[in-house]
Amino acid sequence: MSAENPLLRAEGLTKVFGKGRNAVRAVDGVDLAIAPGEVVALVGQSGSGKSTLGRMLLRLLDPTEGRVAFEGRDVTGVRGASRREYWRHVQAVFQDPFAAFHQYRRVGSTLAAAGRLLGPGDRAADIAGALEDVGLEPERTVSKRPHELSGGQLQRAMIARALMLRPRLLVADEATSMLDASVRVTVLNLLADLRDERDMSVLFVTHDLGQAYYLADRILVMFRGRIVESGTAEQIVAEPRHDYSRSLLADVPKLHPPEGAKN
Ligand SMILES: Nc1ncnc2c1ncn2[C@@H]1O[C@H](COP(=O)(O)OP(=O)(O)OP(=O)(O)O)[C@@H](O)[C@H]1O
Repeated sequence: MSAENPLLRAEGLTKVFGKGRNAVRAVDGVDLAIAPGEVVALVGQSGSGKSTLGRMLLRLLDPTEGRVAFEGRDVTGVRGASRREYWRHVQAVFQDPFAAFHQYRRVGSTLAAAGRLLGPGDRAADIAGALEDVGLEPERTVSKRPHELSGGQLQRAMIARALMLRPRLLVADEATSMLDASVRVTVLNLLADLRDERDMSVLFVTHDLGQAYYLADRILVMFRGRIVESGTAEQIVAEPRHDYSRSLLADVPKLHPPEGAKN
C-alpha cells in the first residue's frame, strides 16, 4: 500500500458549501494517500463529492477543514507562485475537452500558454514531444482550432497539455466520459502506459466501476462525501463489502462482455 512515502496525502479533507440549514457537506473527512507510480480510481455516483475532492487536491478549491501534503510538504493553503509551482507537478484533465480549449485559439497556442508554467523559453520541442506521446502528429495538430479535431483527439491534446509539464500526478476527472467506447479504451491504455513509462501517479475519477477496474491498482469508493470502501481493484470487484459498491458492480460487464458475446 501507499502509506510509507506517499506522493500525495490528504487528511480529514472536508468541504461544506453554504451555511446553516442549506449547508451541504460535499466532502466529509476524507483521508487518502497516493504512492508514486500508483493509479488510484475514485469511484462514486453523481453528487458523491468526487469532483469537489479532486478540486481540493488540485488546489482549485479551499477545504473547509483538513490538510493536503505533496511529497511530505503541506500544500493546503499554497497560493500565487507556490501554487503555480505545485501545478508543475500536479496536473488535471477534465471531462469536456472543448471547454478546456479556447474556441478560436489554435491548439498549439493553448499548449504554449500552458508551457509558460515551465518558465521562459521556446517550448516548440516540448509541445511536439507531448503531442507525439499521446499519438497525435504535431504538425497537423498545432495549427488546428478545437472544432477541427474530434473529441478523442482533443482529449488527447488536453492530456498532452498536462504531460508537457511532466507532472508527478495526473488527476483525470471523468476524462473519458464523453468519449465513445473505442477511443475511451485508447485513452485508458495511454494513461496506463504513462504510468509504466514515467512512473507517473494517476487519480482517475469516474462514476464507472468498469473503467476503474480496467485501469486502477486501487479503488476508493465514495458515497455521500465519504470513502466507504477501499482496496485493490480485484478486492473491490470480487468481494465488495459496502452495499453501494455492490450496486456499482452492475457497470462492470460494460468493459468485460461475457464469453461469446458480440462486441
Ligand atoms: N459550488 C458549489 N456550491 C454548492 N454546492 C456544491 C458546489 N459544488 C458541488 N456542490 C454539491 O456538492 C455535492 C458533491 O458534488 P460533486 O460535483 O463534488 O460530486 P461528483 O461526485 O463529482 O458528481 P458529478 O460526477 O455529477 O460531478 C453535490 O451535492 C453538489 O450539489
